[in-house]
Amino acid sequence: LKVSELGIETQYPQELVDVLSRINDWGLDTFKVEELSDQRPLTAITYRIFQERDLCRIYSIDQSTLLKYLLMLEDHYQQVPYHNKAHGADVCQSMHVLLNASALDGVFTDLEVMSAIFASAVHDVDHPGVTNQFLINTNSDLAIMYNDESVLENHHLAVAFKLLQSQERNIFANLTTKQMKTLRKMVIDMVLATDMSKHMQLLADLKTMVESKKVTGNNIIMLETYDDRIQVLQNMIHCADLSNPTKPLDIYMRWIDRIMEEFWRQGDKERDLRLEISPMCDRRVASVEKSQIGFIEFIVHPLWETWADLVYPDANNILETLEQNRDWYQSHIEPENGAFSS
Ligand SMILES: COc1ccc(/C=N/OCC(=O)N2C[C@@H](C)O[C@@H](C)C2)cc1OC1CCCC1
Ligand SMILES: [Zn+2]
Repeated sequence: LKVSELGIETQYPQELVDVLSRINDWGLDTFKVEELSDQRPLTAITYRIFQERDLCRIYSIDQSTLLKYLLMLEDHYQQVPYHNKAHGADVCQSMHVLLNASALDGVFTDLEVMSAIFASAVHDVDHPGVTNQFLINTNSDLAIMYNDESVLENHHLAVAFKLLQSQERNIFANLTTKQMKTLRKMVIDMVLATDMSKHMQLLADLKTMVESKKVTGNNIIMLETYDDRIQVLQNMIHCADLSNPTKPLDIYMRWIDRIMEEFWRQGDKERDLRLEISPMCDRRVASVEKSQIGFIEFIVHPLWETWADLVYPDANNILETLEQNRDWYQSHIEPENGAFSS
């Protein structure tokens, strides 16, 4: 990559080129990209992935149109502690790496790949830093708009597609009507799958698929129907969304700091509103390490263990890091709050 191909202005062009050289690696430091891109991690990373996959040539996407869309998309991520543009960038880059699993070699079309990258980049745009349940409990405009069903996820999609409507930002202007219809359906299906309330159903379906997995001669997964194909992409974006505990420990810890601050600010709002404070949202009775152990045991490890089965052995290192991080937290449980630990 040359400095002139970064797409964004920065005082540290060469350092940014160096960090972005790890675009295909699981341990890319999104926080470093955030610092070196002058707070443009989503544009820098997504633009780099479009280049890496040659998507502008394949779909006749004008590069300045792509940059205009990405900068506008990035500006529509809110300045909340966790669900901000750095998280969007991180999920996009994680998705990019998961798509490269050799068990999926040649499985997805260019359109499906572009849909997955786009869905990841937009999947939390305009997130207000509170949960669906909070929006419902406070009778928010968003909950009214979406009748309490996947409120945030519907909103992220509406904002993402609205931003495409101006001619100077429509990156899909040169897709055929049929291609646009297919892309829009897949992006909707993927972003709606990031609603945590769909987790158990998604995982159950993935387990069923793994049990009946059909592979070709060289261990490549066969996906014949749209339902099978979208199910794998939905689990992939869900894995990318819940990938923090699978990253190098120092990076994982920084994501924990951000999600806890976001949950605690929600708890502060609930306290002020005299609402019951949501689980893990009360900064006065926090047990950060215990919450993460529970999150890994009950949600993240079951998901990643099943994903690792599906793409065996391509995700073994990721699963290994997850288990090392879990063991580290197990052995570093903080003492109970108060003078004496039991
Ligand atoms: C690094 O840690 C995390 C990274 C990401 C997330 C994802 N949150 O987004 C969905 C959401 O908003 N949730 C999650 C769900 C468990 O509960 C829902 C009521 C709300 C949660 C993390 O840790 C949580 C869980 C344990 C301690 C804080
Ligand atoms: Zn997310």
